[in-house]
Amino acid sequence: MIYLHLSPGFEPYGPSVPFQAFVFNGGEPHLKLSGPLPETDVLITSRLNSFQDVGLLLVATDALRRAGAERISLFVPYFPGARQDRVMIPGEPLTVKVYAELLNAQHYHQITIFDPHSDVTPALLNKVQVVDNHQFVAQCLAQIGDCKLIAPDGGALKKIYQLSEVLGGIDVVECRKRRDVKTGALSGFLVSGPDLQGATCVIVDDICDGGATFVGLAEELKQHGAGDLYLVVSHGIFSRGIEPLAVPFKRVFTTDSIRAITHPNLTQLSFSLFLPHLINA
Ligand SMILES: O=P(O)(O)OC[C@H]1O[C@H](OP(=O)(O)OP(=O)(O)O)[C@H](O)[C@@H]1O
Repeated sequence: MIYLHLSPGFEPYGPSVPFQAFVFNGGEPHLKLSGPLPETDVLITSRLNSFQDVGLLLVATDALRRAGAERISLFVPYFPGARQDRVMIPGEPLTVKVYAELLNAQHYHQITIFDPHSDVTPALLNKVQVVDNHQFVAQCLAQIGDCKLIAPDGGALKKIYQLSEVLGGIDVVECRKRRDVKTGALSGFLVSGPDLQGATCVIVDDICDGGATFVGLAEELKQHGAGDLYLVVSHGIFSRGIEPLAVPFKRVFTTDSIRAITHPNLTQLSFSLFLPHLINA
């Protein structure tokens, strides 16, 4: 197998296809393979954070097929649109389906994703392989020590109980988001489960975007007597930066599935660490 790394951060994995990528003045992504393909079995790795990224992936896939690639697999750690996995308000799109259909149409041999937001993403993708967050969270907990796992909402429950079992039965605290029925806006949290008095609490979730979910939940956990708080999220968008999270959380852990970022209160693990098994996929 040979790799085509469309984004930085994947490089340590075997021989890769050299190419030049650039964007035309009008904004259209373009790519040119730098020579003949030495193998017909290719794994493309790419972050898909923008339409530009998706466009580059599609033209790269076409270039590979024209160069003779027979089996093309894809690893996209963060799946775009995964949170828009249901139509909550009439008039909204089902965004995750739009992206899934786009990728299915490329007939990849396999699509591998890391810790998707819900079961909807893998359900929509043909030939999908899901890398769960177990190894990532285990590495974070090794730095934290004894703790309780906090599930921030109902959607996270199934995943967090699986995680707890894999990690030897760590206590789980179930929380639920309260949302305004009309607007869908977050209005608070319900916390239920074991006594939190002085306990180190680790909120585990897939994505941190603006962080309001976690800052709000941290306040609620403190009101229940929680001790040190940590946040562990697979995909760190951090659209409002790390600062708002640095107040309630002793430390934030994430991967570089979205981008590399440095901050004194942040520990970022490379998602590449969780990929070696893919080489033989
Ligand atoms: O950092 P924030 O901006 O607060 O967003 C983070 C939250 O957003 C996502 O859930 P979302 O609320 O979209 O999912 P759900 O409605 O399916 O629970 C994600 O799983 C986090 O819980």
